[in-house]
Amino acid sequence: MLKKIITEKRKEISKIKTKETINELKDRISTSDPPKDFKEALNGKFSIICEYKRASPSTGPISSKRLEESIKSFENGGATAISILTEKKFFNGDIKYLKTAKSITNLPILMKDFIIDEYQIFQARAYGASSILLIASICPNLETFINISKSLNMEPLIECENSLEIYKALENGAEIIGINNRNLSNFTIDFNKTRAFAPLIPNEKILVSESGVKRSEDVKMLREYGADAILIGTEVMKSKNPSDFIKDLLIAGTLTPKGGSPIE
Ligand SMILES: O=C(O)c1ccccc1NCC(=O)[C@H](O)[C@H](O)COP(=O)(O)O
Repeated sequence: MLKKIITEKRKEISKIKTKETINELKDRISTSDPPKDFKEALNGKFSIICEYKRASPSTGPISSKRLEESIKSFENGGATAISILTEKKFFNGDIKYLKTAKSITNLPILMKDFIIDEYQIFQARAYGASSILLIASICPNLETFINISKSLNMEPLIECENSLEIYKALENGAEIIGINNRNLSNFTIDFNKTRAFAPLIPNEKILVSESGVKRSEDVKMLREYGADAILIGTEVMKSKNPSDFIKDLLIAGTLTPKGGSPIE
């Protein structure tokens, strides 16, 4: 699936680059406000990142809720940050959602996409993102991409699949590490991925456990494994009362002492 997504992404980027050049993006960035500090928002407490996710390869259509409605409910529930899936073909997202989100919320906004070209980092910032997701396994040059993101005042979230990727991310200055509980080939969810890799992430860094959270018990478990934050999309989008749902998850995460024992 990831291969298919990347093939489409390449085609999409080569088209977009001709419509809006990188220099045009840079011009827009030069006159824009600095983004919200994503790391600072997540630091020192248990946090929930809520994702605006309309569809996905693993679930199909998820929700047709409007962005504005979802963001308001995420805020009311106590979300620390908003993630927005901007990928079009497989997730029914849109880069323009970033702009709309920025105009209606003060929370940091994470651009969730499949970043394979430096152009996309500038695009994220120009459209209002405060952070980007870099998936280590598909990123052509992690060091450069992390540096560009930081130079634009966006602390990136680096998604790692194995210990080598975690070491590489840390070596290249990553402050926020994501462990995706979803296997991106067969879509199975396994929280043991968070449990296995949490000890490799030093205490002063932020560990975001991504995907598969359905209930408070899941949050409790991930917190016990060492998560500083969780990233939730499908269930919060499907929920009839997202604010109350988020509040319950937040209570579970906040009342559970952080476990895991990072290697010194
Ligand atoms: O969600 C998918 O089906 C998916 C398929 C292929 C690549 C990535 C995919 N998801 C990206 C994500 O990381 C999730 O959207 C995010 O962690 C939220 O997960 P969930 O709460 O399980 O919707």
